Amino acid sequence: MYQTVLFDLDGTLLDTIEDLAAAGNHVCRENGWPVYSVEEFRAMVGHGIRNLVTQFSPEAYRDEAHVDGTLAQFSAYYGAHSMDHTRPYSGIPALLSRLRDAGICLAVCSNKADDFSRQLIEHYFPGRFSLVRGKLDGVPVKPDPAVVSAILEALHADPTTALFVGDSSVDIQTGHNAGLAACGVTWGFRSRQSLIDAGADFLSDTADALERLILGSL
Ligand SMILES: O=C(O)COP(=O)(O)O
Repeated sequence: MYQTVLFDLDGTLLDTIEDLAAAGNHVCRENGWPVYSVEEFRAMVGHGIRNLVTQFSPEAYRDEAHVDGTLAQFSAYYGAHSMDHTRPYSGIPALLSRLRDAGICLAVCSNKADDFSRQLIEHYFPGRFSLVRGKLDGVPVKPDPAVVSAILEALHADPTTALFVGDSSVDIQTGHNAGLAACGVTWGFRSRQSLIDAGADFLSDTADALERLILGSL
């Protein structure tokens, strides 16, 4: 039985891509830079917002000082528009309620900035998570396992009965780097094959299948 489940946020719990793309293109337009399609943004997300901003910035604007400024522009817009189009994936709110009712401890582990992660989780899934941890200054991003270890410690959770759930190879690697089993979900931003290639221990195509996996060994 899994006692603790750590969820990735973007592409796993919430479909955030429209709002991330809108914020990115808003910044690109403000700066007179080329814009990108939603699909192009989908490929850029996953390594934190600083990395996203660096990727959509033209080559000449990728130094630290420019990225600091662009990150501030992005964050100002995204902070005001992060819920315009963002929605939970099908079946996720009910899944989270049932897992909580079954006594399973739930946490979020995201590369999204910590304040944005908390705002979104509080808005879409109030009261479902025991702990939400996004990217904090000075803490390395996933797949570094430091954030997972910090979450497990704060929850007094046993890693041998914890599962990491995410939509990208970064999430699978993060789980494995921290010594956890890792389940890839196929409804998110990355392909099924990329999750297989990353060595996912399990794959789930639906929230129901994920529920069976988590509760199945009860
Ligand atoms: O902001 C990102 O890069 C992605 O965040 P995630 O870790 O929730 O997928």
